[in-house]
Amino acid sequence: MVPMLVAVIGGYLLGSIPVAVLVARAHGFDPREVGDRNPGFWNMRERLGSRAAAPVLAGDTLKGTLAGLLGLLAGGPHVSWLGVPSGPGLPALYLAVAAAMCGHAWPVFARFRGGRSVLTFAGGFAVICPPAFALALALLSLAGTAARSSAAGARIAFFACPVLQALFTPIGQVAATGALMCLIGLRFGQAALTGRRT
Ligand SMILES: O=P(O)(O)OC[C@H](O)CO
Repeated sequence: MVPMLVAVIGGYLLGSIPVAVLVARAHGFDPREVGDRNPGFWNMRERLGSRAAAPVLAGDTLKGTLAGLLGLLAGGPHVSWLGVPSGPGLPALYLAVAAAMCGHAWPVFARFRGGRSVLTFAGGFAVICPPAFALALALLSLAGTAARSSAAGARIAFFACPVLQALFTPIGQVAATGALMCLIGLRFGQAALTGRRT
């Protein structure tokens, strides 16, 4: 019980760090009031350019990675082939990443107005299945180059995550990753309903 609480509370607090809001505040605006109104990397990049928005890319991704590592440590750090977590610690790992994604979406430190949790998911996925994450990064680069669009590359890599994970883990873990991705779908749906451009 205690490991689960550590994973959920720690993950949520990490995810709640409003990186885009903090970076944007330093530039004198609130990302939730400009562009597509999403406090995430893409909106920040459109407003500030890649270099100034890079801390958002790094920070939002790192939140998911740290939450995943926290969950892994709390639940029992069993890793198998190629560093893929396994065994009784898996629920704490997935709960920690889910909690971080909820923190990013509904941050306690930013009046519960957060983003879609794409990058926080990506950072957590790096812990959930490191080799699949590496392949997804390679796919992002290749598809982005082929399509001449980093956005297209990112979308293809995102949807490939569970497929790539299936090469390394049992299907139950792939389904758990799919459940995490559903939260992102929910956030896109909410944004569409409230009139945010997606
Ligand atoms: O899901 P977020 O809030 O990390 O933001 C998404 C990025 O802007 C890329 O879509």
